[in-house]
This record gives sequence, C-alpha cells and structure tokens, in this order.
Amino acid sequence: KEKVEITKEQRALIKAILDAYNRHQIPQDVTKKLLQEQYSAEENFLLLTEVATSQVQVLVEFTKNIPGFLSLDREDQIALLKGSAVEAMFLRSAQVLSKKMPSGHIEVLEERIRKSGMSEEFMTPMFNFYKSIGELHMTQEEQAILTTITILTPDRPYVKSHEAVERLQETMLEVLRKLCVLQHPQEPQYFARLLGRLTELRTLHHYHAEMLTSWKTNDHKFTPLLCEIWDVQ
Ligand SMILES: Cc1cccc(C)c1Nc1c(-c2c(F)cccc2F)nc2cccc(C)n12
Repeated sequence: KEKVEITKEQRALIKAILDAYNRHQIPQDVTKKLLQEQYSAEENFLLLTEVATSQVQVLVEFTKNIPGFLSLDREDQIALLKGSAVEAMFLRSAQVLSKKMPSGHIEVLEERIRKSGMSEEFMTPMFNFYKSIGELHMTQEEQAILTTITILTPDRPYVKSHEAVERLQETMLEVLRKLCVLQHPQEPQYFARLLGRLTELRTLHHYHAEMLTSWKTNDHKFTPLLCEIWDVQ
C-alpha cells in the first residue's frame, strides 16, 4: 500500500489556490438578480450574459493567484486564459449549480438557462456535465485544483513555452493525485474520474463555440469582455 504524504510545499500550494478560489466569487447582487427579474428569453439571456461576464472577471483574478502563473510569458498567460476560460467557467458553474446555492435557486438558474434561446443539442450535454460533476462530490480543494489544472493546459492555441506550462500543470496534477488518494481512500479510481471530466470539458468547449456563433447569428448582444475572451466580433 503506497504511503501518500502531502509535503509542506504542496500544502502551501493547496492553501494559496483554495484561498484564491474562495476569495473570488460571483458578486451576490448578480446571483440575487437571477431570482428577481422576470422570465422572458431576452431577460434570461441578458442575466446569463451578466453572470458569464462576472465569471470571466472572477476567473482572471483567480488565475493571477495561481503560483507561478504570473512568471509565465505574458502572451502565454493570455493564451491560457482565452483557451481555458469556458472550461473553467463550466467547472465553476457546475459547482455553483450542483451544491453552493440554496435549493430553490438552482431550479431558477436551470429554468433561465433552459429558456435563454440556447439550442437543445447544447443543453443536454451541458446538464449531463453538471449532473456528473455533482455526483463526484468534490471537496473545495479538489474543485480549485482541478480548475487550476484546466487553466494550465499546455496545448492551448498560441502557447509558446509549452514546457513551462507543462511543468506547472504536472505539479498540480501530483497534488490532486495525492488529495484524491487521501480524501477518497475507498475510491482508488477517483483521480482518474476527475481527469475524465477534463475530457468531457473539451467537448463542451466545442459546443460552446458553436453556441456563440448561433447566438451571434440571432443578433444576441455580448459584453466587450466576453467578445474579447472568445474573439467574437
Ligand atoms: C452564465 C451561464 C451559465 C450557464 C449556461 C450559460 C449559457 C451561461 N451563459 C453563458 C456562457 C456560459 C457560461 F458563462 C458558463 C458555462 C456555460 C456557458 F455556456 N457563455 C456565454 C457566452 C455568451 C453569453 C452567455 C449568456 N454565456
């Protein structure tokens, strides 16, 4: 039986990432609006756009606190953010939807998503993903480290220093592997299951790009930040 031990440095890493993950949350006024405003498709889309924009802001702040991220080449930092944003946002919204909010709020948010003019073919895989994340019952640390691993994916478009990003990601993967062994001793495959979610995220990334195009075609308005992060004109 392998004796797994988290080193002092790894514990500091987990603490830094968890603090950043918890410090940067979507402002209450944005989530409160989700409960107040009326239910037209336009209103729902407008609200989800506001939530998406604030999720990008939260993501940028969180990413800046990932140890080692700011030492990467500046252009690579941008390439990693643009390449991982929607995947990190899927993880964040999955965690919000699967437990964080009081029960009544989840149905409301789900209802707004269903009635936001999004195509059915995108809806099913998205809600399946939310369900599969909820079933994992990840701890806060696991959620924060898994999001960090997603952000530090070396093979995003336009990343130049592939090795530098890979080194950072490998450090995080080792920390997550140990956390899974220690926190889910009865589930030896738990770490593999978490990594399997990252594969599912890539598929959703693809669907999301198509959804952006179809929203754009139907003349939906985005905020400047969403246009910038996803290169939408
Ligand atoms: C906030 C939200 C929560 C759940 C589902 C959806 C559709 C949204 N909203 C958007 C998302 C998005 C996201 F923010 C997180 C997860 C998956 C996503 F599709 N992406 C975009 C891009 C342009 C406009 C919006 C409204 N939008």
